[in-house]
Amino acid sequence: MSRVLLKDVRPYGEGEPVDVLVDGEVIAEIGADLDTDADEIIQANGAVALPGFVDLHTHLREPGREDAETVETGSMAAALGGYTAVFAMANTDPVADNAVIVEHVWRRGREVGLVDVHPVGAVTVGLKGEKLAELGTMRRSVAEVRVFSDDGHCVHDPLIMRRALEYTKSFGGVVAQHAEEPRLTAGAQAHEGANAARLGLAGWPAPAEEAIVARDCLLAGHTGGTLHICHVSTEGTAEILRWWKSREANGRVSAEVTPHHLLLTDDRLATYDPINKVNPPLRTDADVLALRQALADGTVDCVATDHAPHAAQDKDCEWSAAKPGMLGLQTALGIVVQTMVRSGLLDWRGVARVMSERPAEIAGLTNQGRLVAAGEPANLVLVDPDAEWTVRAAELASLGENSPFEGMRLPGRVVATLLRGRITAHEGKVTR
Ligand SMILES: NC(=O)N[C@@H](CC(=O)O)C(=O)O
Ligand SMILES: [Zn+2]
Ligand SMILES: [Zn+2]
Repeated sequence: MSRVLLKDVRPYGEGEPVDVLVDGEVIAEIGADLDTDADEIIQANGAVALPGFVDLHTHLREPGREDAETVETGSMAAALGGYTAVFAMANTDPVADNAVIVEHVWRRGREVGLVDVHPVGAVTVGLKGEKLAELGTMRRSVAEVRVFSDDGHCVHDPLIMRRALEYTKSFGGVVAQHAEEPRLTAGAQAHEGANAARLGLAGWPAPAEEAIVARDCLLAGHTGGTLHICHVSTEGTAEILRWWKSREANGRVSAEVTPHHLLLTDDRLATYDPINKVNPPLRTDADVLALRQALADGTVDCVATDHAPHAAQDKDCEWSAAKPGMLGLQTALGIVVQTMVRSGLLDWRGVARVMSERPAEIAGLTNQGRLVAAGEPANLVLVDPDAEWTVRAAELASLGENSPFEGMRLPGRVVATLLRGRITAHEGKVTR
């Protein structure tokens, strides 16, 4: 068993720097000037130590679109971004709607070994929204699937949604909903507002999201099932969640917000560059501010990247032909530091909560999102809070290069990531 000494770290950015000794897979000791014969030493120079990040919403594109991303390249991006666990969405080709596919993704994740890859199972066969997939079989598979989602598509039929909530309840599963009423978004290209109107782009109205969120909160309450709302994008959705949580404070409804919805607005449409095309679309300033507030006060539980790599030919084309989605894994922390920490809305305990602890709890992971303390699993990220870096999509580990943050300077650099005591990333390089 190897021993790793992390010198001069500040757990949660609090207090004087201390040393953290990792022995095998656990944190053995935390104290001043630990003097040991460690196999590896990381000089952290006062970096903030947090539990490794957990991403509830990642698209790894394997199987089917290995030209956009693979389990391997996505795992590299995750480790470099500070993640120790990711949930791989089911909208692959073939769709992850059965035990064979989820076990394949799970095994590839283990073989690569840089991050725990948890496959998400589809709710309905082929993501078609017509009949439930074999949820129980995926649950009982080696992959032990617990989170189910038709992401990319909304489970729009209320009866199917009800059955999914009822059925997953029987084994402690979660239904993660991509909230988009399809009748209101047929042909939609961008947030329905002045900017889309000026450019002649068909609008994606806020109530298409909000109506489904309200409906599904009511269904979760009625069935006792567990609901997670993917990529919350509007102020109205935050208000509905706030109302629901004040009424039914039982933790059966949770929600995530993406980094891009915390920072970018539909002002970006002016360039007509499909790099900014994403689903749900970039909204308004008022939405962005409301989402930051909702994340700070716990109305929105966590940050999830919705990392959605695409091949160049699917992005370098006219707006309406381009696929929606943006890279997220390596830029998430920087955006959260910029929008939430520098603005004073979250401290580092708060960052640990929204990027690690809550997502781990929502997905039922017991070995992630734990305290930075002796005896705990050594899933850790070290962050230099002051170091800034410039985003260069071509230099990110993902195969796709569709980052809307190209050229931006972001604060908060990942110094190192440790998965069960093993260094998976250090100084911008994957280690294995
Ligand atoms: N977010 C996106 O714009 N795209 C996602 C699907 C999704 O998350 O809905 C994708 O798979 O590319
Ligand atoms: Zn989605
Ligand atoms: Zn997605």
